[in-house]
This record gives sequence, C-alpha cells and structure tokens, in this order.
Amino acid sequence: MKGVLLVNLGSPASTSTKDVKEYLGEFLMDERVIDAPKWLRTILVKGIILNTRPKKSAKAYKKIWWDEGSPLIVLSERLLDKVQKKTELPVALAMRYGTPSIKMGLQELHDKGVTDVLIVPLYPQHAMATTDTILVLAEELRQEFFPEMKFKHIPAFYHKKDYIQVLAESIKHHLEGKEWDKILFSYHGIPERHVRKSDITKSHCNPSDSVNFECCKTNSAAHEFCYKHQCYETTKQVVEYLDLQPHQYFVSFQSRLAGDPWLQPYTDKMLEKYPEEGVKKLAVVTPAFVSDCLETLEEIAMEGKEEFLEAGGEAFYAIPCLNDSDEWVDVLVDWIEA
Ligand SMILES: C=CC1=C(C)c2cc3[nH]c(cc4nc(cc5[nH]c(cc1n2)c(C)c5CCC(=O)O)C(CCC(=O)O)=C4C)c(C)c3C=C
Ligand SMILES: [Fe+2]
Ligand SMILES: [Fe+2]
Repeated sequence: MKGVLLVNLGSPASTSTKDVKEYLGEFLMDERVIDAPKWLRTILVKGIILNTRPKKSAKAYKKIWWDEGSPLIVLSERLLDKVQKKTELPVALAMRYGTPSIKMGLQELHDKGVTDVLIVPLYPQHAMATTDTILVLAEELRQEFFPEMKFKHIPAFYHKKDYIQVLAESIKHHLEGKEWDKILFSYHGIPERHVRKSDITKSHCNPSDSVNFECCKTNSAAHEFCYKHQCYETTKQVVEYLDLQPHQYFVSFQSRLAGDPWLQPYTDKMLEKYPEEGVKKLAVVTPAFVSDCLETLEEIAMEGKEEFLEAGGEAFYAIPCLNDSDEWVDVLVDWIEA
C-alpha cells in the first residue's frame, strides 16, 4: 500500500535554552549543513557555536512561539490534517531535526501497512542542507529498520506551474489594496561552497556572481540540484506570472551564519539601504519556506521590518508563506495522487 511522508525542517521542543541547544546540536552536526570534517565540525559546533547561539536563538524563538508550540511544526500539522482530509492515502508528518522524527513518521506509516512511501521534502528549492539530508537519512533508516519498504520522492518543485500559480496568487492576494514600491524575494542563504558541491558538472556554477547570474541563466544539467539557479527560476516564473517590471522586484538571501561567504546579496543589507534609494514601501516574500518559521516571523517580519523602518522606510509587508492554504493543499494532493 502507498503512503506519504511530508518532511519539514523541525524546531526545538520548547524555547528553553537547553532544548534549543539540543536542537541546534542535531541540526548543525549534520554533515550536509556544516560540511566540515567531523573533527572540525565538532570543534566549530560544540566548542564554539553551541556556547553562545542557543541563548540568542532561544530569545528569538520566545518572540514567535505560539500557545500550541513552534509555528513551523503547528503549521506543518495543520497542513498534514488538511492534506489527509483530501486523500485516502495514509499521510504522516516528520521533521528532519527534533520530533516527530523521520523514524517516527516511517514507523507510523509502517504500522498502517504502508509499503511504498512517497517522501515529500517541503522545500521548493533543492539544497544539500535540506532535500539531500532528508533523503539520505530516510534511506539509512529504511535499510536499518524498514528494509521491506520502497521509497520515491517528490523532487524540488521550484518551477512547477501549479506551485508557481499558488505562490504568485498568494502574493497578489496579500498585496491587494496596498501601495508598494518593490517586492523583495528573500531566500534562505547557503554557503557558496554548498552550491559548488552540488554542481554535478563540477564546472558550471559560479555562486559568487551575485550581479549577473550568468550561470543561472545558462542551461545546464547542474540546475537540477543548484539552489541558486532554482531560487532565481522561482522568482523569474512568479515575476512573469505577475507581470512585474525589473524595478519592481529583487532577489536576496537571508539567515547567514558568520564565517565563509554565503549567497549574496544579503537581505539585511538591502533592507538597510532601500529607503535611501527611494524604496519606501517594501513587500517581502520568502519562497524558500513553505511554512512560516523563525526565519520569516522573527528575522523578516520583526527584525527586518524594524531595520527597514529605522532606515527611513514607510511601509513593510511580510507576505506569509503558503502554510496550510487550501490552494496549496490542493496542489500537494494532486502531486501525491499522481
Ligand atoms: C530553505 C531552507 C533552508 C536552508 C537551505 C537552510 C540552510 C541552513 N540553515 C543553517 C542554519 C540555521 N538555520 C536555522 C533555522 C532555520 N532554517 C530553515 C531552513 C533552511 N535552512 C528553517 C525553516 C529554519 C527555522 C526553524 C524553526 O524552528 O522555525 C537555524 C536556527 C535558528 C538560529 O539560530 O538562527 C540555524 C542555526 C545553515 C548553517 C544552513 C546551510 C548550510
Ligand atoms: Fe536554516
Ligand atoms: Fe547558477
């Protein structure tokens, strides 16, 4: 029997510094997130990052936490409920880090008699730190605990017409009746090195070209796994759908960690300089995220807004993610049942 496993990133169990530290430890010790050799990763994560970051992150999580728990998890659960109501197939939810774990999700499907699992990583654009790590862990768990199960997955859907339509219509809907100068498409960043590592041609991607994006515009087999290309492609298709003019939109990358260069331009730098360039009314959409989370609710809708207004901005609209919107649920159900 076929079943479906929706997989999102995950959140800490609570906003306590201890739980945030445990979550960040699991997340950042993933070799596909901090991709240094294990000895160096251990020093970086356990010796440096986990000494200071959990306290700071816990404070940020406290600002966005809901009575029911982490927004990312609550919104994923709402999505699951709605999808499950529209399909006969058993559907389970899992998080790559924290709980419900991928092992728990697979066990739930297994207990319902599922033998063929369709894994749905809830990430529109492919990245080593998101899609790959889900699929690798799921396969390890399959071999160890569920050897009789078979897996398929839905690849990155950054360019799928039905997804683009739902995303573009959502932007249109949230900006109805509002005056705006520009829409900033702010994607979660990744280190430039990750783009190079995911380049299956080993020669195509040039992640540090943040002005012309020539590689992203030039056809290549690398694009199947190129996060940067896929971010630009999502944007391009939404822009075409909404008939936006070049001065009406821009692409930037948020949420970088200190250290190596990450994809540029950086969102916070754009927010700081837009008002002096005459962009006073800004809308920000975050299409790397399917569910609202710390990075959209705190980093953009709170911190980003404050930064922009302090720099002289007049209006700031953070457009919500697709979350559990009926239109998005319908698209997911179509893919699941195809
Ligand atoms: C598009 C999806 C994501 C990519 C790509 C990604 C890469 C990536 N992230 C970090 C480090 C952190 N990310 C954090 C939070 C976070 N990241 C994503 C998604 C992607 N990350 C989401 C949805 C969230 C929010 C989770 C939530 O509970 O709401 C955090 C934790 C928060 C903080 O301390 O800032 C870290 C750290 C790296 C290093 C990376 C790529 C290599
Ligand atoms: Fe992240
Ligand atoms: Fe590219």
